Amino acid sequence: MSSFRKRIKDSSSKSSVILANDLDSVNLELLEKHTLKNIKMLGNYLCAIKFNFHLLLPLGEKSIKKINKAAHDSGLQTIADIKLNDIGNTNMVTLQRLWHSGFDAVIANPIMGPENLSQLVKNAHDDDRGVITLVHMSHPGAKLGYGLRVQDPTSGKMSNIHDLFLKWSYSLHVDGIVVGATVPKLIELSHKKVKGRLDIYSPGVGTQGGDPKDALDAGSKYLIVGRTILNSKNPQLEAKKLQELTLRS
Ligand SMILES: O=c1ccn([C@@H]2O[C@H](COP(=O)(O)O)[C@@H](O)[C@H]2O)c(=O)[nH]1
Repeated sequence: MSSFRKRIKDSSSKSSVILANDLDSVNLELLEKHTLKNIKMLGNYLCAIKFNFHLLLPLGEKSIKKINKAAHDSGLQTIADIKLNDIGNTNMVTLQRLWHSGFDAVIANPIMGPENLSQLVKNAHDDDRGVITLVHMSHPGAKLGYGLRVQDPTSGKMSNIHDLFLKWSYSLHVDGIVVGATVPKLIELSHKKVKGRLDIYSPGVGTQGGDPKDALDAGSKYLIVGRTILNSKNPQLEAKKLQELTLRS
C-alpha cells in the first residue's frame, strides 16, 4: 500500500474536496444509510470523507467498517477527526482501533508534545496511515488558544503556539496540517514555511465564513466542507461547484 499522503493526492486528481459527514440523526440505521447515500451521491466530487464524533460515538465498529469500505470502493480516503491528544499508550491503542475499523488517517492535536507526536506519526506511517495535526482551527475563538505566546523550548525564543505546532508538524513528518479557511493569511505564511513537506487542509469554508477560493489561493490543498454541502438544497451541485474550484486552483 502507498502512503496516505500519496493516496489522497492520487484521489485529488478528481477533486480536493473532503466531505465532513456531520449528520446529526439519532436514528442509527438512518445515520448509516444516509452516510452510504452521501458516499454514493457525492463521491464523484470528493477525494475523501471525514467522520467526526457525530458518527463515531453512536455507530459501532461493524457499521464504521462497512462505511469505510464503501468509501474506499468509491475511491475515497477516510479521516477520523477525533483531534487525538493523550498519553502515548492511549494514543497507540486508539490508532490500532481506528486502523482496524478501516480509517486512513487521524486528526491529532500537537499540544500532546513532540515526543508523543513523533511516536504517533511513526506508528501511523508503519501502517501506511496518515496524521494531520491542528495548527490553527477555524472557529472565532481559535485565536485565543492558537495565538497564545509561548517560549519555544528549543530556541528559547517567544512565538505563537501555532508557529510551534507548525514547526513540530513539519519536522516530525506529519502528512498534513489543519489551518482554518477563516485565517487565509496564516495559510499563506504556513504554506511558505512548510515548503511542500506536508499539505494544508482547510475547514471553515462557507457556513463558518471562510472563502474557499481565498484558502486555495493562499496555499490550501484540501477543503474540508460539511454544512455548506449537507444543508444545501442541492448537495451534488454544491459539491460539484467546490470540486471545480479545487480543480481550477
Ligand atoms: O479547525 C477546525 C477543525 C475541524 N473542523 C471540523 O470540520 C468540519 C467543518 O464543518 P462545516 O459544517 O463545514 O463548518 C466539522 O466536522 C468540524 O468539526 C473545523 O470546522 N475546524
